[in-house]
Amino acid sequence: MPANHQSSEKPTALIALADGQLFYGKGFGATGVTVAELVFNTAMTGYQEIMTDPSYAGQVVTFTFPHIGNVGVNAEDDETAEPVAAGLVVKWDPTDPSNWRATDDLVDWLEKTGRIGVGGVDTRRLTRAIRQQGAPHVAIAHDPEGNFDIEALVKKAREWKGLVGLDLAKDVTCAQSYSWNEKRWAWPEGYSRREGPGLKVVAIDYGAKRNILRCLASAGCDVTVLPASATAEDVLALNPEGVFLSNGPGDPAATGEYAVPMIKGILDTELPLFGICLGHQMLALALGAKTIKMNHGHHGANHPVKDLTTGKVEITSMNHGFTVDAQTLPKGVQETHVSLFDGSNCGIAMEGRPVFSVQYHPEASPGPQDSYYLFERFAEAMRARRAG
Ligand SMILES: NC(=O)CC[C@H](N)C(=O)O
Repeated sequence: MPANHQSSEKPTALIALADGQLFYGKGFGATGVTVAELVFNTAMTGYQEIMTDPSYAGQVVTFTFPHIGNVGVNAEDDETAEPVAAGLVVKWDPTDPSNWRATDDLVDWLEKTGRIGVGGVDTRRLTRAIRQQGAPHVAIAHDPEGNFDIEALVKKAREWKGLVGLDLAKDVTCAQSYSWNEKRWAWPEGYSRREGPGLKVVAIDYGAKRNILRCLASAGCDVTVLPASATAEDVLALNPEGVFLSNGPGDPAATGEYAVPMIKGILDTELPLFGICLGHQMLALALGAKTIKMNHGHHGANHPVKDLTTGKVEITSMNHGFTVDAQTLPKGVQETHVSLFDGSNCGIAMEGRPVFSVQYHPEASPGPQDSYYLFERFAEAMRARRAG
């Protein structure tokens, strides 16, 4: 029995890293094999929002928090219709749910939605491996009989091409355009609808989290969501007062192949433009900057970011494995925010124009709401334009 397995029972799950390292555990949820990039997330809440965040397509998430499962799951907290992350790794068996909002538990939910869970893993050791070698390619397997073809699994992990050069936005975007008019969740009324006509925003869905759309609605926007393949003509035909670029999975450079021409078309107008995460990276690409793959990325809910325009520090929610190379920002584009963990770029703005974006998640879900002001800033820019 490998030293990293924590129980005397026969392991029913295995994580095989491309370099041959093996982590045995106890399988739950769906059975089978999944190949993906392995990342770790340090958030203490929001495992459901993380698993359903479309930006996690192609990634298995190791949770460093020990009580995953403690609030169960419920349909209202889904960031999209079902889990998108390829799998989940935890140290302890999922905690039984204890929450009045829970309608299901994590294990059942993973099984129903076809996602593999691996428990009983030394997640500290695994996290160290992720930090040391950069987010590794892995094959995770769950077999109730505990039969694993180790060589085949390592080979699968080794042969997987990875996220660099991979456009995944096209897989997770909406099939058709739709209107969003739900407001944010608030105690005690839950989700509510916005009343009255608002600011007309077109949001491009590269894998948009629902809470981003809710935050836009809360800030006073009537949001029409368009698929990732929308052209500048499609967007402008709706006569928007502002354009929003969503988060999403995969390599921004690959998605940029079709997104960048659209964004350039919008930049030729005077419209306010706001981007989050993948949207931020693609705005940067459209402005002429470059993006690079990070070692193990940023995935958590307590990342400090400094707003260079005010000197204020915000605690942010993050989920990204690529980053904008600030050295490549052209003249006229300002770096507005930086990560206080590693100095990487966290925000940009065009000088003198209401065009800005951030690498982190002002919509939280999960995480702190320090950066909600960015939605208000976007709305203000549209109101100012209305006022002439
Ligand atoms: N949350 C996101 O939008 C992620 C953006 C991009 N896929 C990255 O990993 O960097």
